[in-house]
Amino acid sequence: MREVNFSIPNGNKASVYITATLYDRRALDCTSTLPLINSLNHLAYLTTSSARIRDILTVDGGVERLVCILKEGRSRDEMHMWKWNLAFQCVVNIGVRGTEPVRTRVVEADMVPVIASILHDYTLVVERERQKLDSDRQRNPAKTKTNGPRSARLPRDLAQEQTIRGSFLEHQMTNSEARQGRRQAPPPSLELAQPFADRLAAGEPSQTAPLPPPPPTVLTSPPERTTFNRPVLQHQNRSHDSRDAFDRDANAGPSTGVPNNADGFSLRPVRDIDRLPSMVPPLNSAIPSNPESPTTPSAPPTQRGMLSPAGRRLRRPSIRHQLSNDDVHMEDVDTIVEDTVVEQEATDTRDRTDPDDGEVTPRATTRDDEERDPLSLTIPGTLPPNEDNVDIAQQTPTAATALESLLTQAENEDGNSPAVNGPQPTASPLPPPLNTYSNFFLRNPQTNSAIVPLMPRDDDVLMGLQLLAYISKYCDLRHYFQATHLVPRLRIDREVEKAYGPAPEAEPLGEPTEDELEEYLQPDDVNIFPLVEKFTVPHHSKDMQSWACVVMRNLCRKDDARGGTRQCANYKCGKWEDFPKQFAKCRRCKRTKYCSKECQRDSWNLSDTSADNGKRLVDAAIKYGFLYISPEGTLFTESLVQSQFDLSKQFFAQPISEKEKYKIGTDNRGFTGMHNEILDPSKDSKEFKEAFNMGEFNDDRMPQQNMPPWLATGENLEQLRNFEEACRTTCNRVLDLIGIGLEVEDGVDWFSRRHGRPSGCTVRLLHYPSLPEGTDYSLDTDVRAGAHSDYGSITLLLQRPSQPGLEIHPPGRSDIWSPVPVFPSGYHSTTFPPILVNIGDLLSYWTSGLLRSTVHRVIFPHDTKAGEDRYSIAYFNHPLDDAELVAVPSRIIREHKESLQRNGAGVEEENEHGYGGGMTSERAMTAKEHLMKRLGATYKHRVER
Ligand SMILES: O=C(O)CCC(=O)C(=O)O
Ligand SMILES: [Fe+2]
Repeated sequence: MREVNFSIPNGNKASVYITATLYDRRALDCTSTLPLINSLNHLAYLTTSSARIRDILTVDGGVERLVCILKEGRSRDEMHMWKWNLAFQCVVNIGVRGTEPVRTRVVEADMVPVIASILHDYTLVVERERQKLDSDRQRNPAKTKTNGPRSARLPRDLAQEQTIRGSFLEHQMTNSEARQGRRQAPPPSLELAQPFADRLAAGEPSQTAPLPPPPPTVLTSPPERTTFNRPVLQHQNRSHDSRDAFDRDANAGPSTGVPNNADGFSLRPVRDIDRLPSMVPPLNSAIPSNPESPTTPSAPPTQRGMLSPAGRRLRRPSIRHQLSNDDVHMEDVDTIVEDTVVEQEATDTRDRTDPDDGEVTPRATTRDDEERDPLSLTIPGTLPPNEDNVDIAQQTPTAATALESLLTQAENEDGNSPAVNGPQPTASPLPPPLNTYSNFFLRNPQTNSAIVPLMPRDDDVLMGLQLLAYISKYCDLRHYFQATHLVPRLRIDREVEKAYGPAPEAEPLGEPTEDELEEYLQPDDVNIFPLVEKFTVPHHSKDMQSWACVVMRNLCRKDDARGGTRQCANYKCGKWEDFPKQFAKCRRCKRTKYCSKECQRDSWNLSDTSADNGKRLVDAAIKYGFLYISPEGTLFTESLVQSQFDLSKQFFAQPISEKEKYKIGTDNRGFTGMHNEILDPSKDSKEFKEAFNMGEFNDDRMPQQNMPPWLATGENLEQLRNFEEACRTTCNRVLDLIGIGLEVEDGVDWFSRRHGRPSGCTVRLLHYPSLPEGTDYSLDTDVRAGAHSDYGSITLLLQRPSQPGLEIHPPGRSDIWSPVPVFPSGYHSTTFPPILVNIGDLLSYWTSGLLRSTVHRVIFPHDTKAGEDRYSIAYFNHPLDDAELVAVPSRIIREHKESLQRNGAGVEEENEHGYGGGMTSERAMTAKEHLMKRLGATYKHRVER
């Protein structure tokens, strides 16, 4: 009997493959996953150890091919995942370790959208997890309250997780030493982990050839987790399009062999003729890094891409996206294989001493490194009208209009922040505990398990940021970072929606259209810098923060090719200086430069939870107790706020008899009518306002008070819930920023952890009617709301565009009032005002008076007696009822208390810090006791019905 006349070749080998001693470009075109993994595994080693291989990969289309593999997206299939990880690692190796021309080629090969997509996906999950956590806290405060500091638990979880997940980093990225000098050992021939091998072997015609035993070390990371399913697409890899036939000759060059090199490295060197223009060293300075060349895949940004039928830019696939088979003439093949045998280089000095490395290696973050913006960006400071007032942006004296003064007080002529009450917290180094807020969303054991496999790994983010740090420093490449797009097949928006439900206030995502899946149809409307900035915050790992900070610093680099000018640090603006040193530098960080005050303000919003922002917020809270935040980065949308005001109008339009059915009780919930409340008992004045207090909803999101049925049902109820959620989550963000700014040692979520249910949180609808003709109103004594400070931790105030009236005492001046405009000068919207945040008594008390609970009031407009009705909505944020007002573990607070004691100061003067005073003893009052005490004072003077 004849034996079967076939045998199984070594299961891991393709006919053309890459090993530790052989590089063959065609191996990357392999369509079979396993052999490709094998080749990529070795390529990961080669790209680490050999500058020549990196060089060659940029001329033979290897980089583009790798990018194509990445753009195909990831699938749940473990092997695909493994392949993706390896390809990613190879590109990162090339970009991080390569020379400037090599890095340029990595950018030109369109790697930036891949990184943007990774960062986008990761932050998407972070955001949803954070929202989930916020609402869990709200629903189940006991859990979040008693579990101790979450942030203290998490690093352990992280450590465990990292041992499982960190192999890529261990392999390549964990320390800069390894990056800069140490050569990794060549990988052993990749063998399959047994389960994969078994699976793969199942159904094979012959099981007789035993698989070799597993190697002692496997340097690449097996897929430690799976990813989401993606449709298998025929044309997902544009490298398989053969539409760029005109480029074939250009690619054929590198495929020819050359004899052994004198340095003992038998790989042929790259000839200049084979290089892309951006790679030719002598020409490099003279030509842009993205020349218009038939051999260059991407044209400069202005011309980049052809127009699609829809008029959008077609992102032309790289010529090197083609299979190398297309590029290589068959007669060359033998020679290529023979001549691309490489021996391991004995030394590669470029790997060890990359002159560029020093420039981008992140330093330990110090306070000086933190970029800070002047307080004037967002903070309605106040200034007595008789004081000189200098506009810092224009450096010219301005009329001391209240509006201007509110925005300019924060910095003096020199741009230095004026002295603040209490110690300047800016002089201290960043404390390590900031990092213990590490990724609390993602490493929370309750993290949606369905989503964990979907999101990029921490390692992917870290590698992406690291690569960006190395490539973003080249100013002529900056447009690639400021105008990029997301790769449709890498995006996980729909999977995230499935796992978490539709995003609040967002339309559910339907099935993707064909256009949405076509990468070349995506507009270049994504700026990578805002994405990166999200990783500068303390709740990401220290490494992520460091690399992200390097990238952000690169944004502010001066461009020598433009005569040493810099770009406005507001990435939405992007304006360049007309001449060096035109834009004023932030006096505090000595680094950031903005073209205008507007840009400074615009670039600050709540989604930026960096230490810098926390510091600025705390500075404002110390000095003014009031600040604006932009609704961007919160759950507030213009329509949500508008509909809440509509409900408010509807409520107050009811006859008084109807409203009085919901009269306020001692629980502080319900309706309070005209002249009923006296906020400033020291004055014999009437208050022309009515209000409706809505306390927090219960676990089923139902009101816990008597409410008009039309308001507490159906869409209106849903709307109230959404509004309340926006308020609560915004407050938690602000509290976290305060935790960051105060460098709280027990986790920066120290304050927000102490908020949840049950609490005294209240949404208050306010109506200040216009005065009827012939009223007995007295301009001198009567007000809409008397002077008071708020009782809780923080208050959010939402106002309507044409309805001003709020006034505050400026710092140290309890004898005068300064108006707080609805829109600060230069604000970007005229219809959707920013949210005003003010510090309440409780937070002032909690921080020993360091944060200022500012006295404020609402007056009738001076210009007209009657004015128009004023509607406003306040959200009074309170801690958990039984949260103890114990000392905040913060060096800044401790120092403040010490300085108070040194100066013999007790409780601050009432008018300086509201009526709550400062906590000077350690006695622990609960939040509820504090609230009752404060409400008691008000109720005492209140006319009870
Ligand atoms: O209506 C306003 O603008 C302020 C209201 C206020 O301060 C309060 O209700 O505590
Ligand atoms: Fe208030």
